[in-house]
Amino acid sequence: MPANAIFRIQTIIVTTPTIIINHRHHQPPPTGTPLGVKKMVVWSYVIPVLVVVIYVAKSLTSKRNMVAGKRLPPGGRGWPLVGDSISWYNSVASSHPTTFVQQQVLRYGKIFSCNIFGRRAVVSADPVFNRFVMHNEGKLFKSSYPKSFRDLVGANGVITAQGDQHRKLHMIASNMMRTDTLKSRFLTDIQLVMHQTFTNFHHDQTILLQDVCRKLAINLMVNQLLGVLSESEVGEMAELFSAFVDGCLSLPISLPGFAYHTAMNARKNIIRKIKKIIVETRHGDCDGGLVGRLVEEGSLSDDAIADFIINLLFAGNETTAKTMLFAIYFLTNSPDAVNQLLEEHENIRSKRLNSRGEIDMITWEEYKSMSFTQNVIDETLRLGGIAIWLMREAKEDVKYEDYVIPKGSFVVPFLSAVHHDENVHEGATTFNPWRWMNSENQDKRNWRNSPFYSPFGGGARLCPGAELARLQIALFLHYFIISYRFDFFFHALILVCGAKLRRIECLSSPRQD
Ligand code: HEM
Repeated sequence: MPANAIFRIQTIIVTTPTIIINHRHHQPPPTGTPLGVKKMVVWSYVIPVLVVVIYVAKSLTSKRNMVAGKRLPPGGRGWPLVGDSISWYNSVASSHPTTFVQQQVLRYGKIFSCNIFGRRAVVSADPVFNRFVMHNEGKLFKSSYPKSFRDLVGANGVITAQGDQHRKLHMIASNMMRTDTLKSRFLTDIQLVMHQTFTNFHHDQTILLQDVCRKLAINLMVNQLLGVLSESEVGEMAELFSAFVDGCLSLPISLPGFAYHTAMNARKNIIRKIKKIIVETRHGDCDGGLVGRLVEEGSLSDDAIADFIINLLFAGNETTAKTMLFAIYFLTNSPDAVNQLLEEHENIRSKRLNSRGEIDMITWEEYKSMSFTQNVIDETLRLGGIAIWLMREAKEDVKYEDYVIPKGSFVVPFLSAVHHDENVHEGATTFNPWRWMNSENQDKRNWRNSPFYSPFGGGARLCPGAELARLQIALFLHYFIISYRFDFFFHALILVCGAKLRRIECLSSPRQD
C-alpha cells in the first residue's frame, strides 16, 4: 500500500434544478398600444380567477380524499398536471431525501396519499404498514417499475420478474450467495480484489474516494459474477457498466447523445460479453464465476442468465459503493468510532502475522469476530439511506385499517423515513454505531425481520445479496483502516454552483506506520 495517498471523499448530489433568469438588454417597451392594454386588462382578471380555482380545487381534494367511494389515506393532490412530482423529486434527489415525506407526515400522518409519477400514490413512513406491504409481495402488491427501466435491466431479471418466475429467480440468487459460498469462494476473491485496488495507488496521489468505491464495487461484482480477474477486462466492463447505471437513473430518451441511449448500447455490449463467458465456460476455458455455476445448474436459458446477471450487477453495485463511501464519510466525523474500529482491526491483524512476518488473509472466524465493524455498517445503512424507498403497486383494492388503497395505486414504503424517525431511533440524525450495542435495540436491529430497520427490504424481495454486501463492506473497512490514518483535519467544502452540484469534500491522510 502506498504510504501517503490522500483520500478525498466526494459525494455529488443533484439538488433542486435552478431556474436561471437571463437579464438581457431589451429595447424599452413601446408605450401602451390599445391592443396591449386590452390584453393586460383581460389577464388581470384571468390570473386571480385561476389562482382562486386552483386553490379551491386543492383544498377540496385534500384531506377528505375519496376516490369512487373508497377512503384513501389523507393527503393532497398537489398541483394540476404535475401533482407532487416536483416536490418529491426535489426532495429525494437532495441531500435530505426524507424532507417531502416528513412535511407530509406532519400534515396528514404517517400514511398519506399524494400524486407522483403521474399517478395516485400511497406513501408510508409507518414501520408496520411498510412491513405489511413488503410481506404481501406477490399477493396484494407487486413491484412496479416504468417500462423504460424494465427494457434496460431486462424482462427476465429478478428485479422486474413477477409471480412464479420471480420466486424461482429469487431462490437462485439467494442460493448463489449463501453463507457457505461466501466462505468458500467470495472471502478470498474479495480480498484479492481489495489488494489489487489499494496497491494501484501511487505515492502522494490524491484519490477521490467516491471513484475508488465505485470502481472497487464494480471490480468485486465483475469478479464474483463473471469470474473475470484480468485488469483490462475488468476495466472494460467497469466502463460499460458505469454507462449502464447512469442510464438507469436518467430520462428515458432513446436518442443518440442521451444517457439512456448510451445505456441501451452498453446493455447490448454487456450481454455480448456475458454470452461469450457462457460459451467459454461450456468449453471449460474459464471458471465463469456465478455465470459458470448458472450454466452448470442448467435451469436458465442463455438470455435469462444474461438478464439475471445484469440485474445482480445493477442491484449490487451502486448500493455497495455508496455504503463504503458513506461509512468513511461518517467515520471522518467520529474519532471515537475510528479508534474503536482501528483497535478491533489491529487486534485481528496482529494475530494474523505468520511465522515469516507476512500477513495472511482474513478467515471467516475473524470476519465473524468484527462486532464493532458490524455496528458501523448497520449505522451507515440506517443513516446513509442507501435504499431510500421501495416501489410497489396495489394488485387489487387493499383494505388497511380504515382505508382502501385502490387497485393500480403506487404504494411506496419509505424506508429512510422510518430510519430517520426520532421516535423510533433516538438521536436519529447522529452517527452513533454504539446504539446497536444497546440490549433493547437487539430486536430492532434484526434486518431480516425488523419493521424498524430494513435497509435490505423484506419479505419475498428481501435483498439476496445482503450477506455478500456486508462481507464486502467489512473487508473494505478492514483494509482501509489498517492502511490509512485518519487525520481529523476535517475540511468540508460545500459548493452549490448554478450547475446544480453540491460537493462535500473531506480529506483523510494515510497512516504513517
Ligand atoms: C449495501 C448494499 C445493498 C443494499 C442496501 C441493498 C438493498 C436492497 C433492497 C432494499 C432490496 C429490496 C428491493 C425491493 O424490495 O424492491 C434489494 C433487492 C435486491 N438486491 Fe440488494 N442491496 C445491497 C447489495 C446487494 C448486492 C451486493 C447484491 C448482489 C450481488 C444485491 C442483489 C439484489 C437483488 C438481486 C435484489 C432483488 C431481489 C428481488 O426483487 O427479489 N444487493 N436490495
